[in-house]
Amino acid sequence: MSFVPIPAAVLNQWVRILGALEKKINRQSFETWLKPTRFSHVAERVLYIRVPSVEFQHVGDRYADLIMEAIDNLGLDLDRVQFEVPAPDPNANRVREDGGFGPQSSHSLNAPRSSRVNTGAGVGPEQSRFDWNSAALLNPRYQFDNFVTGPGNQFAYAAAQAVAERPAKAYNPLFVYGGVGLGKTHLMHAIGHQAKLRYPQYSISYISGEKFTNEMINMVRYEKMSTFRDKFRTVDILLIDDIQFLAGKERTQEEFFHTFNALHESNKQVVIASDRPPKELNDFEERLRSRFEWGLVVDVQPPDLETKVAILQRKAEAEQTTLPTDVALFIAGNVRTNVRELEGALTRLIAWCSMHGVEITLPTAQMCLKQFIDTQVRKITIEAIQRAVAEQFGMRVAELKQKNNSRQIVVPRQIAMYLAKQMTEASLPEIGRQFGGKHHTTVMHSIAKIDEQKRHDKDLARTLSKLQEILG
Ligand SMILES: Nc1ncnc2c1ncn2[C@@H]1O[C@H](COP(=O)(O)OP(=O)(O)OP(=O)(O)O)[C@@H](O)[C@H]1O
Repeated sequence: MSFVPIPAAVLNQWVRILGALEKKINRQSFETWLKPTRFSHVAERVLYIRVPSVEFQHVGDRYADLIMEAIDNLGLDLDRVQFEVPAPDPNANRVREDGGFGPQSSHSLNAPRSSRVNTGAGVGPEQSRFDWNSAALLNPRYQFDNFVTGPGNQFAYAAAQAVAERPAKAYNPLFVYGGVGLGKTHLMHAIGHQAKLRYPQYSISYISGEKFTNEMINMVRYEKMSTFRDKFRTVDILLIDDIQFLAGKERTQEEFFHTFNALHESNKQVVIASDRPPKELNDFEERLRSRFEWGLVVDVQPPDLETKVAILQRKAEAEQTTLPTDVALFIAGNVRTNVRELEGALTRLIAWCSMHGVEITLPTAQMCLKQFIDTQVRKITIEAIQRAVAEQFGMRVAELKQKNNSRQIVVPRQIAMYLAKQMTEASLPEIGRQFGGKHHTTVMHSIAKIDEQKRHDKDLARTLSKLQEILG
């Protein structure tokens, strides 16, 4: 058997990308999610990366922006990165490539954040070039029975359960909204799991607003709109997450409008999640906004202290760890609202204690989480940055978000975007969204521009440090 060695330069591409990512994300996430990945091969300017198990299916999605950024910064000759997930257990519940569950598809693909970073398995070049496969495995961790309820989410939970039990009969559509990391995605996946148990023959599709948009753009490009339409208009349950991403995207909204009508008219269930209520979905057509209110609109509020403690205890149990109540109270009292951050604090504590071979106690928690909690306290938001920049330049925050490209507006906006990237953990698409729906490439360009300019423009450098000081 002949052995063809992989050229070092090719192998190194992923090593170099990992090197860049390591500097941008926290150590624990890097060690957990990226370090176990392996270079597979390169074909037609697509870099194929192997991940060890299906739990890694979201890696491509989660780090898409950073990976793209690294590819661009390193000047690598690649169009895309494709993550290969090993074939899952054929009996496991999963969503089919065409939107349904079941054994028809040999492998399931994750919904990529962008058309350039994709997670999947066994995808031929023809398929991957179109990048149309949006179906995602529902996350097995997001179930109703591990969703902790409290006053802030009880109603949303009950509504989600009703929809899973009686799709298209209880509330249609179900519109769930709320702040970051409060469990909207968890509830959507739970609906998918529960409905599948009750109605095994149903085809269920989960997709993010961003992915819906990207797929549509690709399908238009490749003149495959009928495939796109068939795919979404023939499911029994459509779960669409982060609908706010469609703001200002007229063509996508038009398409979604028809998808919605087709499903609703044929008595199929639609569930929508958003970071704000329908009325506040600016840059949305009125006919869509009003349809979102046809069924039931429920919000998810931040958890109170007791719910936070219960969430922590439940997560600790799942990790087979004992969490003393005083430690749970300490974490719950210091991590403000976001459940994702609550989980992050606990994961960090468990990892730290197991690494140092010590018990979880209040003093260890205080020591180990000190930095984490300090960062929480100092957490800077994009809104705060926008306010500071607007004040500095004597303008209104709304002007930073307008589609006005005069120099008086463009420069402050670029500065605010630059600071948002430096001082928050927001992704490029998220920054774009908060600046009136700008495309992530516009954000990337703005950041690069300020980064470049500040090197030789002393006034700009001074303004930046002043703003950083005000905000920091
Ligand atoms: N009530 C809850 N009980 C248990 N876990 C929860 C609860 N709420 C949120 N979580 C967990 O917190 C994490 C973040 O939740 P999720 O991704 O569903 O939030 P989200 O509202 O969709 O956030 P985003 O707006 O950022 O998309 C998940 O791991 C989820 O399992």
